[in-house]
Amino acid sequence: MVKPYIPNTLPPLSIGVSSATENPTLLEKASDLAELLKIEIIPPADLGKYDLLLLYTEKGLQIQLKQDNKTKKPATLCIDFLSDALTYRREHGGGIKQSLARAVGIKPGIRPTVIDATAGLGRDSFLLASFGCRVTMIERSPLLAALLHDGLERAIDSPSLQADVTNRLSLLQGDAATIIAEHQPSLKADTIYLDPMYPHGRKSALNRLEMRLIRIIVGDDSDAAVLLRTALHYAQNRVVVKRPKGAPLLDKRIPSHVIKMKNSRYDVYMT
Ligand SMILES: C[S@@+](CC[C@H](N)C(=O)[O-])C[C@H]1O[C@@H](n2cnc3c(N)ncnc32)[C@H](O)[C@@H]1O
Repeated sequence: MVKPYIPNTLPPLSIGVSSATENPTLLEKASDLAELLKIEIIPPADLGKYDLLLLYTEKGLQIQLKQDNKTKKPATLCIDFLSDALTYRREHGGGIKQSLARAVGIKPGIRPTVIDATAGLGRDSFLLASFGCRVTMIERSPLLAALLHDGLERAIDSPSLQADVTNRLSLLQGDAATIIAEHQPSLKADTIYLDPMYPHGRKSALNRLEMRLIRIIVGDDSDAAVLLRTALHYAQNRVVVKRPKGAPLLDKRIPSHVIKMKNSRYDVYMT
């Protein structure tokens, strides 16, 4: 379920929504999304006039940027939980021994409930759900929340994925600190997971087209320390913060332990 649009979180670009085909179902979805986000629904002839498009295609909802600053070419973002990369990570990434699973507290026979307070493209949430965790995804960008909603719908319809994985995922749109605080005591989780954007754009991350696009859409997440403090207050067992290698701590509090990876680390705060 996607919560109503929050007006101040759309990027300052001309944004429209349309369908890339005459398929009536996709046209209806485009019109519903335009109404939800309070943005224009665009006739196909006018697509070129917009900086950023939300386009319903036969392959799902895509965000299209007219021109990526680095490549000077159009750029596209969509969510595919059944992509080869995610399937590989799910099936061959080390299972519950991989760093993400250990960081959130997965152990043989133990599957913590998780709030992913910075859902983004939902990859971490999806992996955790495929390990058996119940995950509430929260994403404040209405554009990314729309992509997540669409990606989930397609995953639910897919015969190649066990239904219990998608059944364990739910989605809320809005600011996670506000949603978590306002939904007490019903929205509880053993683990609150944070993977905010890193403000001082690391070169390696910005080199990735996907990260440049996300940054254009969501900005810098410069309020991440506030989210950490809220998470520490409400998590039943721990808060996990993903940080780039060498990045300073998100706030003054020292993590209980740290799980290091090649280019990043998980700061784990037991509560
Ligand atoms: C780096 S991305 C997360 C990527 C994600 N872990 C994945 O696996 O795809 C960070 C996301 O967190 C979202 N975000 C940051 N602060 C938030 C907050 N307070 N509430 C909800 N979403 C937030 C941003 O909009 C952005 O989409």
